Amino acid sequence: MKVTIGLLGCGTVGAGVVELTRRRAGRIADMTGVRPVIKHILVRDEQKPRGVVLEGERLTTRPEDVLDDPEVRVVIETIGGIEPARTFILRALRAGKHVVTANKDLIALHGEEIFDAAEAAQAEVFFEAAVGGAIPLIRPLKGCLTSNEITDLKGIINGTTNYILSKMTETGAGFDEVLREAQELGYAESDPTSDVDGLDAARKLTILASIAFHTRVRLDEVRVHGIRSITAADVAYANDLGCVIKLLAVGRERDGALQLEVRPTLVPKAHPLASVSDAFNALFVRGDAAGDLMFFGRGAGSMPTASAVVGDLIEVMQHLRMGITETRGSNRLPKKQVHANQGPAGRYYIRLTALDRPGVFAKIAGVFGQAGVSMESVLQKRVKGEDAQIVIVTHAVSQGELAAAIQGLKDLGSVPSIDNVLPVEELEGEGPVLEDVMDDVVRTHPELS
Ligand SMILES: NC(=O)C1=CN([C@@H]2O[C@H](COP(=O)(O)OP(=O)(O)OC[C@H]3O[C@@H](n4cnc5c(N)ncnc54)[C@H](OP(=O)(O)O)[C@@H]3O)[C@@H](O)[C@H]2O)C=CC1
Ligand SMILES: N[C@@H](CC=O)C(=O)O
Ligand code: NA
Repeated sequence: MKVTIGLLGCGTVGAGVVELTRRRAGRIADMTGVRPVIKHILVRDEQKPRGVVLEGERLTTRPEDVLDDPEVRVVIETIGGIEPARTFILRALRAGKHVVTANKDLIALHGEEIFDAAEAAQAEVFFEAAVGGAIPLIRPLKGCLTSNEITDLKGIINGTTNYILSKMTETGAGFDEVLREAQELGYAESDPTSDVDGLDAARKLTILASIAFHTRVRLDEVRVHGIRSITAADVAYANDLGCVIKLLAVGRERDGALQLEVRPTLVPKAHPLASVSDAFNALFVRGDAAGDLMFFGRGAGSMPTASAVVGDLIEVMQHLRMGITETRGSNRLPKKQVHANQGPAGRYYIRLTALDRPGVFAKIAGVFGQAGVSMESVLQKRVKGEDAQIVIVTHAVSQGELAAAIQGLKDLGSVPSIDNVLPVEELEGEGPVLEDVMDDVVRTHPELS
């Protein structure tokens, strides 16, 4: 027996899906009793060279060839963007076809509509590739970890910005220079807006948070800051402070309310997320029963993304064989409150330009004191013209205290600009350090000392 598949799109991901489905067809048949056969592939331009040599698959530019073919049981969408992908997926679902997609934009923005359509048609929608590419994230959160109350998600879920920040750290180059180089090498898209402005990570966080926190999160509930404001000076100061700068996507649940944020953050070099370099992705998850978990791997690329898509396809085929349908959206779950403007208390890095005159630093210290903000460290190394560049790291402060300190600095005539304000990630709670574990071992087994 075979299962006929229609593929929408044959670009980076689609070509990988054709290749991997073909490579694994025998094993899939052994596992599921049915053989996957890709019959049609929808593209825009049939003459364009493809990243895979097509064999029995038929290229078409007519969506109806795929969507109206009753033989097609599963539609794999790798077109990307909102339209026409949304219309095609809804049409496929309404015709009772199961859908596998890699499209995070669509799931983040129109997930509710898509899961409603799937439920109405008793069809399935799988989207493991949409977040973290090859890294299994959606299925572990929906399945293996559902017995937990997840309290924290924290991750690097955009490869382009991680590549740019890693190169800035390695080479000391500025953002524009590294972005140009990343575009020339094909790491960053010609329009890198949604990556560098944090939107891609925000869309992925919307999906992860909806699943992990058992609710439906809207994209506009995520506070988003991109990496365009990060300069070579910030990267160098971060290094002086024992940190690297990473674009972190953070979701927390505290007392039934969520905090959701994508933000460049100073991460101590000893933190597990600090060593996630280049285009790699990683996600830290904390559950009340499982404890702390880290997922790491390739978040993009033809075969890594195909790995997740074909994994989903195999699950759909297993369900077809068993005669079951899982409709697993978050639509029926209660809506949780999201605190739009209240991040947690934490340490902050503040880089500012101040007039290099006697008494100015005392005034700055006075502003911090009045706002109730205690300073943990101060650097004044690099000088811009006649002005001084000062970097202050605060002790843990509330958002209100931070805002008061920033306003106080703005009101001072002697601080021409506040150049960047970034959170500083804590090391506590990310797991025991080796020295502590060794101390414990020696305490319990003195004979080993
Ligand atoms: N690239 C990656 O590493 C990752 C991508 N994703 C997601 O996977 C999806 C696909 O990405 P990717 O493969 O990189 O995209 P590409 O741009 O490489 O491929 C898109 C494909 O869709 C086809 N297509 C586009 N518009 C239409 C249309 N209107 N009608 C018919 N066909 C169309 C294109 O046809 P033609 O070739 O003729 O132009 C092309 O084959 C996106 O949702 C993306 O976010 C997720 C994780 C990682
Ligand atoms: N643009 C994305 C690709 C995968 O979703 C990224 O840079 O991570
Ligand atoms: Na994934």
